[in-house]
Amino acid sequence: MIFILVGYMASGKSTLGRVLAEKLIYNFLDLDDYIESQEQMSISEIFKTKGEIYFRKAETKYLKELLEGKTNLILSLGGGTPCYGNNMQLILDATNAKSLYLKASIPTLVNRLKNEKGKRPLVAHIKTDEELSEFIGKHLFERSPFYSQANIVLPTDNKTTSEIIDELLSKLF
Ligand SMILES: Nc1ncnc2c1ncn2[C@@H]1O[C@H](COP(=O)(O)OP(=O)(O)OP(=O)(O)O)[C@@H](O)[C@H]1O
Ligand SMILES: O=C(O)C1=C[C@@H](O)[C@@H](O)[C@H](O)C1
Ligand SMILES: [Mg+2]
Repeated sequence: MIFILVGYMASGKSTLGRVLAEKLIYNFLDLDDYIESQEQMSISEIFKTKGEIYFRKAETKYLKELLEGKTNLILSLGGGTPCYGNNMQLILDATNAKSLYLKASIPTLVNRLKNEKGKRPLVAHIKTDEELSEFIGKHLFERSPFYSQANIVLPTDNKTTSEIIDELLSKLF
């Protein structure tokens, strides 16, 4: 089985993915980390030197690579991965895979992202909490229709990682 974690930037995909993999004794892969290692460049550098279109093409290419022939895997995606090209369909069609949407509210995302903007080029330029909140609101309006197609939707506000994992496991098994 492959569990594929989707959700907005800072929704907890990488954090939860690592802990879930430990708990299930599965392998863990993070698509952002995989892109950085394959491209030998940080995501921010890729955006800066090659541009977002290059990044999105690379993202689709590496997503396909990671979905092929793998099992016992937790795969955390980038925040935009399901929302470009045919990626959400690839995720839904992947053999022996279940997708999980970690759904977080705008205030929760603002609180997390305001401290971690540096490594996320799409929000790095945003100055105030109000602007960040407006940006996330508009972005979620565009992106939610993709995230919401996931097999399981899990609201995560005010829950610890271990609470989310317990809830997830009760839904899965
Ligand atoms: N359940 C939680 N409660 C509180 N903080 C959390 C929770 N899950 C994650 N965080 C924190 O939120 C921040 C973002 O988490 P993480 O990097 O896992 O998000 P992500 O979904 O992988 O983001 P991206 O799409 O940008 O890769 C981290 O500082 C992490 O420690
Ligand atoms: O939401 C997005 O579009 C992104 C999220 C990150 O995980 C990275 O994949 C990159 O910064 C783009
Ligand atoms: Mg991540």
